Amino acid sequence: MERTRPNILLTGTPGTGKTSTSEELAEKLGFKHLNVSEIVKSHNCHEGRDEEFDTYILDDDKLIDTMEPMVESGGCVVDFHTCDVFPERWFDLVLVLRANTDVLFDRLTERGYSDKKRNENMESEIMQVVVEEARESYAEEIVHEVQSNTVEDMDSNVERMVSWVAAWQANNA
Ligand SMILES: Nc1ncnc2c1ncn2[C@@H]1O[C@H](COP(=O)(O)OP(=O)(O)OP(=O)(O)O)[C@@H](O)[C@H]1O
Repeated sequence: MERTRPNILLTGTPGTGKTSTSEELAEKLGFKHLNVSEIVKSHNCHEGRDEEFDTYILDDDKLIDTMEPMVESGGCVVDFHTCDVFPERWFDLVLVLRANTDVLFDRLTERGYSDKKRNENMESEIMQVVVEEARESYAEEIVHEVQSNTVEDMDSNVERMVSWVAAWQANNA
């Protein structure tokens, strides 16, 4: 698949700031922001709810078929809390957002998560589950882990990605 603009995946534990960062980045770049949780719901890419974990049971094949035409020409910022469902070839850069446990605790509490759901997500962040998943699923050189604790972190992450996209486009012109 030849792309004239890259695709970027922003992943990380819920509450690390994927959606906020993706929105800012997509606006700055004039890229499409694909919020995968929204696509799963709006295109019914699931097989119902997992009540124990309070999430949707993903229909991976349907999700990939639904998203393929959206990403094929590039220029997408894709935002999802897990990253091993997507084909490796879709992405040119994978950013894993990280947050300190006290910061994440406050964000998930503010969101009204149950104690169980908040604890599961905190544990996942502490155990670096998404980082490891990203490293197992994509080439080492395209995976970057960045802090997302403050607004300054977010602005700096966006600036770095804007510079990275400019370099990518110069190299792929
Ligand atoms: N770098 C940051 N600095 C300060 N606040 C932030 C930062 N990133 C996110 N937030 C705040 O934390 C909350 C969660 O952010 P956001 O919804 O972007 O996370 P998310 O990773 O997309 O979560 P989910 O996976 O559940 O969609 C929001 O209230 C947002 O404003």
